[in-house]
Amino acid sequence: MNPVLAELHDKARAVLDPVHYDFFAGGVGDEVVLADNEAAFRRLALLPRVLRGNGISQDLPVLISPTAFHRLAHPDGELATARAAGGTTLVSSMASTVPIAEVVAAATGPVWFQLYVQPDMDVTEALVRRAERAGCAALVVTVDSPVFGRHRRDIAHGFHDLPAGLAAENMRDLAGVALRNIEMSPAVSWEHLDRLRDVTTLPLWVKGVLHPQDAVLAVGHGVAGVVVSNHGGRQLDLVPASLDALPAVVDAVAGRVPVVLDGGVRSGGDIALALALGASAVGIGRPVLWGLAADGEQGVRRVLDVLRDEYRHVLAMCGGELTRDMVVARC
Ligand SMILES: Cc1cc2nc3c(=O)[nH]c(=O)nc-3n(C[C@H](O)[C@H](O)[C@H](O)COP(=O)(O)O)c2cc1C
Ligand SMILES: CCCCC(=O)C(=O)O
Repeated sequence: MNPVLAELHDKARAVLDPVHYDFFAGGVGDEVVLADNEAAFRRLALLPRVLRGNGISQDLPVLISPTAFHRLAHPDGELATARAAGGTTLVSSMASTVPIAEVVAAATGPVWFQLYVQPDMDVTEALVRRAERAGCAALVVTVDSPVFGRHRRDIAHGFHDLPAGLAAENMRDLAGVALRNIEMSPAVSWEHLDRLRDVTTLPLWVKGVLHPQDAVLAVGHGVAGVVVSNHGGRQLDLVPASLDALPAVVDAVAGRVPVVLDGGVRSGGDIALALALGASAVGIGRPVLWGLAADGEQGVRRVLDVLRDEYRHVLAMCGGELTRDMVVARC
């Protein structure tokens, strides 16, 4: 892991309530997938190309992945994250502790809205309207959560509710209910995605695809992009590391839409490996939370700055282009 990210993680752990630290850090079950997401990057090596004369790209192919409840990490919560994002796309969680309109107002770059389709489609549609009115540029539908993952750390702490004063603000005043709970439903299907397609012209992404056939179905249902993700090891502790699931999805999608990877990205080198395997960009989850908890807006800015700096350096070392033939197993 990049040392700046390690330092921010250590500071976050020191300042956070241990219950909240465990909510952010933890995974599902034995946390096999949580560990494997990072370990998968260590199993691969890159063969740089030389003498390509490509110069150095200024782009940072990174999005901020949606994570819930930023005000548990810092009093400014999602406002600090949004201010720190700069030109980086912020995928704002439906479970944010600041309403989406305020998140977008605080951001200077694009904000996308992450959505759990609610079984009551009127509620879902009202959330979509909220995101549209706020000025979100895309909807990211999380599809890996037919039920909540069982997080043993949270169960051990009895952590089930936000502390007094904090709420999932996007769920306020929907369909005559003061504050709705976010529901996850195994009844959600591709039909719901089609319904969303009918109610909004925003680009629709799906997040949490691992099976290549689902990626093909997603393209068939008109998505703008696919996020290969296992929810940071928080849903099913039997799945592969995100990075290991990436190549088959990239092959199945065959360039028809962009494929983003998240899970375990902790350095510029990790970004380079994911791009070499065909990702268009990566999403960053926990490192943003560690920056936020450690130092608010400044901390999140440092996370993005250090990843940008490191990624550019690695890319220059590799000749400015990343392709799958450059990836080999580390034996
Ligand atoms: C504390 C926490 C909360 C999360 N909340 C959400 C969420 O509200 N919606 C969602 O789609 N994914 C959520 N995720 C998953 C992230 O979007 C992302 O897939 C994952 O964190 C990426 O892995 P990483 O943390 O190793 O970078 C959450 C992850 C964490 C750690
Ligand atoms: C209703 C909040 C869901 C948050 C989430 O997705 C996670 O903690 O992984």
